[in-house]
Amino acid sequence: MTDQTLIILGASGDLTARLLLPGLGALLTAGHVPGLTLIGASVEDWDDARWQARVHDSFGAHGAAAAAESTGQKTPVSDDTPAASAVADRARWIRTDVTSSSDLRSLLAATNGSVAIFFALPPAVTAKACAALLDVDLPPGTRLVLEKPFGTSSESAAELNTLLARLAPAVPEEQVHRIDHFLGKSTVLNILGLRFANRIFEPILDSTHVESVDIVFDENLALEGRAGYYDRAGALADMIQSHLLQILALLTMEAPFSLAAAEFRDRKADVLRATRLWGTPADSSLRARYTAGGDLPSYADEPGVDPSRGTETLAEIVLTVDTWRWAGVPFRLRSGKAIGDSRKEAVITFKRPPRVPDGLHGCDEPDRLRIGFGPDHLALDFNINGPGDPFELDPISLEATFGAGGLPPYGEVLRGVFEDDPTLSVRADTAEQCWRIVEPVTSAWQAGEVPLREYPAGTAGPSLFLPA
Ligand SMILES: O=P(O)(O)OC[C@H]1O[C@@H](O)[C@H](O)[C@@H](O)[C@@H]1O
Repeated sequence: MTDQTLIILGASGDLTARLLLPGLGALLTAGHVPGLTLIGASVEDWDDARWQARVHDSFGAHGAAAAAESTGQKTPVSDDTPAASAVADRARWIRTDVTSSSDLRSLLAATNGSVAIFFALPPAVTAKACAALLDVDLPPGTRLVLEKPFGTSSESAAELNTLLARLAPAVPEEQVHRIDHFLGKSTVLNILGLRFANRIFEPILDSTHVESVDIVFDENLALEGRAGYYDRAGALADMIQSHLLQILALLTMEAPFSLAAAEFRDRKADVLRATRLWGTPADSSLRARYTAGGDLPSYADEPGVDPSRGTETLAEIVLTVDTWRWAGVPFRLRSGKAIGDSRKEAVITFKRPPRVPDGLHGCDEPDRLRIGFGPDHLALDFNINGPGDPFELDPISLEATFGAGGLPPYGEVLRGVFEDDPTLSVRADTAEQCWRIVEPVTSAWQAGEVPLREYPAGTAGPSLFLPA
């Protein structure tokens, strides 16, 4: 295996410490990329020692989480593993203006083996850093790793993609990894096995049998000090335009011939191209923002928030996937922060049976397949002749709960980067399509056509489709 160097641009930030490094620590612990050289870069005047301490801490955070999960202990140990520790001990800090070609050139001169550059930066700075790379001789095989959001509209995503395309031939599209960590979640990837590795569900996943599909990601978490990013993004861009559309693609795509990158990403792109808003933004979208509730202040009072921006912390949209298989089935996507009951699942609700024989009576619930995204969980709800009166129907649920996958989501997507496999990364055209899908909604919201509603933190929040 060739030597590899990972350069993190924007390495002093929150994303690096909270998600990227713990994922990398897990990957190293699992025996991948031995001998990795890790370089942190940003304008901060840090030194190697300070960066190494940050890396050790974040690798330890992974060890702590893993230990807590396997032993069930409440006070986890915080220790990184020997494989991760060795990388942390050698990690280097190089002070860099990421928008300066000459700084980037010096940075690349310090690398060893094949190089991956992770842009842990806000979208505008990522675009400037990519532009600065045009004047740098990138070593062949260089991979660029971009964090969401990819642009802020289909237009800016297309501009960014055009810029990235100019970095070919050193960096062809297959070496551009647009990260969506939901594609590294074992529960999300399990949709593939659930649909395509058995005969039970796939034949009935179509508009003949399915009434509606809900993809819901409601979190207890509130802003958590992320105003700098979140107040410009909001729930629609932060969760729906990105993560939930990827889930929709996996739920609706046709069976790929193989999971090779080209095949898998083509099938996803097919359905996303066919996806559009169901009706008008006024009746197919909802936006709301939390007010004070429990221990949480109102979103508008959080430090760093500009209340006049009217950023939503809860968004819903209803989509149609306009293909032969799915036309007529509403796909309802929802995500909110500071919601009382956390709920992270896709629910496929089936149509009623065409006819229930006279004499069977009682329960009239529709059948549902529920796919949980954390904790990992699967449930099939349906009606049978339950206990007691044999002609009285009862709902039952077949349930399975399984442990999380071997690697945390960031570890899984980083594995794809180091193994030069873009299967789990978002292709350029798909990134643009995902903006195209939500654009009628963002335009209507900007034009004030859909009111910004409010909900107290810790409550269920309003909904177009969930029971009140
Ligand atoms: O459940 P996970 O893996 O932490 O993902 C949810 C998070 O995903 C991130 O991409 C969003 O920016 C966050 O707002 C969100 O909380």
